[in-house]
Amino acid sequence: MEAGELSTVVAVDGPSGSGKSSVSKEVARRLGLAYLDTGAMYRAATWWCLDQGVPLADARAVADAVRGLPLEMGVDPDDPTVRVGGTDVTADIRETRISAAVSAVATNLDARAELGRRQRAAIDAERTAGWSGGRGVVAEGRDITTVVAPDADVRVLLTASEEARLARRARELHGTADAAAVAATRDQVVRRDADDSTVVQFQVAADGVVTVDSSHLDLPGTVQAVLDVVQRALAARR
Ligand SMILES: Nc1ncnc2c1ncn2[C@@H]1O[C@H](COP(=O)(O)OP(=O)(O)O)[C@@H](O)[C@H]1O
Ligand SMILES: Nc1ccn([C@H]2C[C@H](O)[C@@H](COP(=O)(O)OP(=O)(O)O)O2)c(=O)n1
Repeated sequence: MEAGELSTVVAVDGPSGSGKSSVSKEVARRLGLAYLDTGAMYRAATWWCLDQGVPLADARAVADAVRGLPLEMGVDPDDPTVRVGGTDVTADIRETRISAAVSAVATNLDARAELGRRQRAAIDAERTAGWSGGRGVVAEGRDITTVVAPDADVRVLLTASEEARLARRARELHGTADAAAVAATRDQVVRRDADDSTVVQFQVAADGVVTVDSSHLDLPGTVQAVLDVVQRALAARR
């Protein structure tokens, strides 16, 4: 980084299937920033609890397990990785058994406090050094604009209609968005967002957070819309 150049922190929140991961990854690539997938941290914590035989209904046991979670996040947007206790779980944490169970960790307030601390530390590391060499980070999740990094330089709420989000997830998981595929996807999108909404507000933009509605945009169009928000915010900062 050039001397005197500012680092950039971009925070992106939104519901399941709004495009947070794919859009944030591409925005990070284009801007040379690190990419932090905070949802993957909740998924990794869930994988760890299941691996260790921790009963997800026991809130105290879950919180203890999360405090001891041996987690390493790889923040290269070209190859984001998740390792737990040295095991690469990047693919395993996307399995349906994790998607179905992750809200037990996401609704545990002690687990949230612990993962929030680690997320803030990862973001702070990228502001000064880290993988990006101090250029900064795009961090995405449900409470990044509001709780984890409310002081981010750019804050975006990425939304899309429930219909669009269900169709995208169905295509991703089943290769089609026909009625059966959408029905099979509903638990992972609608039920999970309803459960998660009991502890975090990610359906309505907080003050100072810019909403990007991707319902009628394709992926490149959504990336461009977010890049435009970043450019405007950085121009205002200069
Ligand atoms: N604007 C968009 N238009 C069409 N498909 C999209 C768009 N944004 C994302 N997708 C696709 O929808 C799926 C879910 O996107 P993802 O980035 O995983 O969302 P999230 O991280 O918010 O759950 C992926 O298959 C992705 O390629
Ligand atoms: N900052 C965050 C990020 C994710 N979560 C929760 C919400 C989800 O149920 C899980 C997994 O998040 P993830 O972004 O991977 O979920 P999607 O499948 O992309 O919708 O973690 C959260 O509570 N707070």
